[in-house]
Amino acid sequence: MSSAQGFLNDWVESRVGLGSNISNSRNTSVSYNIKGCWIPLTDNGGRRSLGSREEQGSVRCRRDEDRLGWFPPHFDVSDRMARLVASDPVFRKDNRAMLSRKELFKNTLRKAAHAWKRIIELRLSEEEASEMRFYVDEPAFTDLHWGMFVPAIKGQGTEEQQQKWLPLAYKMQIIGCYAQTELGHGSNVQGLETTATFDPESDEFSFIWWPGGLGKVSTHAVVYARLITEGQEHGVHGFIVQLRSLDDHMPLPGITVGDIGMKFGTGAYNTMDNGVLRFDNVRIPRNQMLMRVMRVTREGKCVQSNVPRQLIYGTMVYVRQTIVSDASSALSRAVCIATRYSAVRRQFGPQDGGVETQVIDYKTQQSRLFPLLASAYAFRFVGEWLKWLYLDVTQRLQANDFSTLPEAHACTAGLKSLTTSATADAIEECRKLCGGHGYLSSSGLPELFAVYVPACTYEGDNVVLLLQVARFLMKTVSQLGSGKKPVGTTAYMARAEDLLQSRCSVQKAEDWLKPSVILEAFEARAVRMCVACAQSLSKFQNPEEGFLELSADLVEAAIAHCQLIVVSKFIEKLQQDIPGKGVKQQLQILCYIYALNLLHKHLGDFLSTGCITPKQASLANDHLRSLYSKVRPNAIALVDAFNYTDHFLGSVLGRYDGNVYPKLYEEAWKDPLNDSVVPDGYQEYIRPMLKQQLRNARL
Ligand SMILES: CCCCCCCCCCCCCCCCCCCCCCCC(=O)SCCNC(=O)CCNC(=O)[C@H](O)C(C)(C)COP(=O)(O)OP(=O)(O)OC[C@H]1O[C@@H](n2cnc3c(N)ncnc32)[C@H](O)[C@@H]1OP(=O)(O)O
Ligand SMILES: Cc1cc2nc3c(=O)[nH]c(=O)nc-3n(C[C@H](O)[C@H](O)[C@H](O)COP(=O)(O)OP(=O)(O)OC[C@H]3O[C@@H](n4cnc5c(N)ncnc54)[C@H](O)[C@@H]3O)c2cc1C
Repeated sequence: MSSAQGFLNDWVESRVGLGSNISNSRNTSVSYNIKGCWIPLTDNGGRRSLGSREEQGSVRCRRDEDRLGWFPPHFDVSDRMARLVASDPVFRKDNRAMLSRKELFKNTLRKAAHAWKRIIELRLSEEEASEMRFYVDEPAFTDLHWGMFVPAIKGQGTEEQQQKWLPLAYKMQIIGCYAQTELGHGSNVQGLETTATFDPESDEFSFIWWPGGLGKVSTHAVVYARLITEGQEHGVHGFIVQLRSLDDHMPLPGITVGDIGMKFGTGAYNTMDNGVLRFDNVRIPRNQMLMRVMRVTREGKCVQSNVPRQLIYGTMVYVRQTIVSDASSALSRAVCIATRYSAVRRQFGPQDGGVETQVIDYKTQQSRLFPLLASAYAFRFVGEWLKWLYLDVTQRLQANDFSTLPEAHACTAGLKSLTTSATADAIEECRKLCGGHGYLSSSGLPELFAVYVPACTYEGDNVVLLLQVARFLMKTVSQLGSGKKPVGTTAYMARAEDLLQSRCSVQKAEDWLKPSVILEAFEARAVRMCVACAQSLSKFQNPEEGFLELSADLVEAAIAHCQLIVVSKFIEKLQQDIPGKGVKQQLQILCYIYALNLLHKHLGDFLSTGCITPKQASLANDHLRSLYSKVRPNAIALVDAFNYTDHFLGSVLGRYDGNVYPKLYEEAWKDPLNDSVVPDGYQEYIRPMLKQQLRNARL
């Protein structure tokens, strides 16, 4: 599909091929993809004379390719959608924290319906629609419909099933969710208690089930349940189940469905109707089991296809991959706010009464902020690479090559875990970097945190996912002597013998500026931690018992491996041609900051495995400090390059024009408490108390 073609028609008309469960596949680009441009600016204490980004119209994105040198293909679409959303009154940012749950939810329905209307009217491409969703910035049922329901049918349905269901889903004539988690089981998918029992008499299934899904909107769900036919169990499979009437939206007979109630934070993820669902003898036709992996015949016989059963988990691999890119977006947003505000905010400074120091000039502020800025870029690059990996694995799957599936699973699981944990921590750090004002709702950071933090849990608890990576790594180590060559992200393990012996060559601080030196240190650390775990595991008679006992160390080894992937993809990126004056140099600095800060934070690993000496660690730290000074002059430009509108940022502290204080003051007066000068409750509670004090004083 070309982006010029209509989104709706194209999706409907496109051939529904097996295994093509990446709706964004054609947008995949391994090219550099910063949403924005290189704008060397000096920040003189904050306020710029440019006005807000929305006010600037075409000035805002200053497309001066000769000066800026380089625009990724994605930029145009992203910028256009950002402005479309920012200028549409229906998409205005409500003060979500102030809305009741019902208002909040209805607003989301209104925005989602309007987005869909605009998508059709403007004949937006898939890429454009996806960007629009991003800038609308409100978790909604549509995320699950497009992000999980549709991919589940594409990945796990037969060609016939796809032809039946996908046109309905693409036109949103049915709305679906992904109903897998139960009250008692989430991580343990094989332990799901929902059963789907085949009844050959009537050619139907029956269910008993308790999900996390969509409580108020979905008409359909892909429900995961253990298949039972002829009294035998055949593992967990997906089933398309209609939940509500397409006429009046009432639940169908045997179905009890509702919302699970308020979640963390005010506003935040409460725009989403996570739901509870109970089936009481609900019957669905046999052909509504997604049968690409296994087919159930009319007689109730199970016929396994040549596709590995892990494909049932395929939707999760797809979504985990998208979550990595989303991590970069959430992190860059928080960093943009904290960086701009740090340039505006002044505290302490010269004793001679001169102007106070911008807090961004404090080394402590830089040492907390700039590694987060570097991480935002690092996650963007690793996210792009992961998209490529996913595209590659789906193409292979179509050709019945399943060889790279385990690596794709390990990479998506591990990087989802690493990037979401780091991003959640980083958003909170950005709040602290903004001092007291960071705690105000109007800073945008509290809600960003509340919306973001469940990413550490959904789509696989982060620790559970790292344990999956650890299993993969232990398998790889155990095969080292067998002649099976590790490939892809574990290729470095083929050099395990060398890496176990290697000595870091750094003698002076600048030696840490060699990518090969950094890579080798990270590879050596990962190999040594993995091999140490494998050796400890081998002492256990029962490997599963050993795995449980050593799980904390295994998680550390998995983290080391995932950090190596991010560092190596950043370095690879820099080996490509990157046009634009000074861009590559700045990215190089960020790459070193990312790597050396990790080294500093995980010094225990590097020292205890003997990968580096304490002297080399100290040189790395010296060098890291000097790199902060090199980022400082371009820090504002580096966050402006994300090209976020003030509408999207939703933060008084992160305003493009730096006009923070007057706007904070203005914002305060919008609070409902300030509607009246004397508060409600004065007569009832405050006045009697004051009078009592007065009486006591007179006594
Ligand atoms: C308002 C605007 C409107 C605009 C409208 C339109 C816009 C349209 C634009 C498009 C937008 C798109 C949006 C996308 C956004 C998406 C947002 C999504 C939000 C997410 C919400 C959250 C959803 C959920 O949480 S769903 C539930 C997720 N659940 C989990 O993740 C459960 C976690 N548990 C597991 O994954 C497994 O159970 C596991 C792996 C932990 C253990 O499984 P099991 O017990 O079977 O494992 P093992 O025995 O350990 O493994 C067996 C074997 O299988 C291998 N394996 C495991 N998993 C996988 C896998 N996924 N893939 C491949 N292989 C796997 C494992 O390695 C083992 O292999 P061996 O070789 O045998 O060792
Ligand atoms: C906002 C949100 C949206 C969601 N949306 C959906 C949805 O659309 N569809 C859907 O089906 N589900 C959804 N979920 C559910 C989500 O996928 C699960 O909550 C998630 O997979 C974690 O599973 P759990 O709740 O069973 O956690 P648990 O597995 O119970 O985890 C609890 C603790 O136990 C630890 N733990 C668990 N197993 C192990 C182990 N083997 N070894 C070591 N430690 C372990 C974990 O690390 C964690 O600390 C959503 C959840 C949230 C929060």
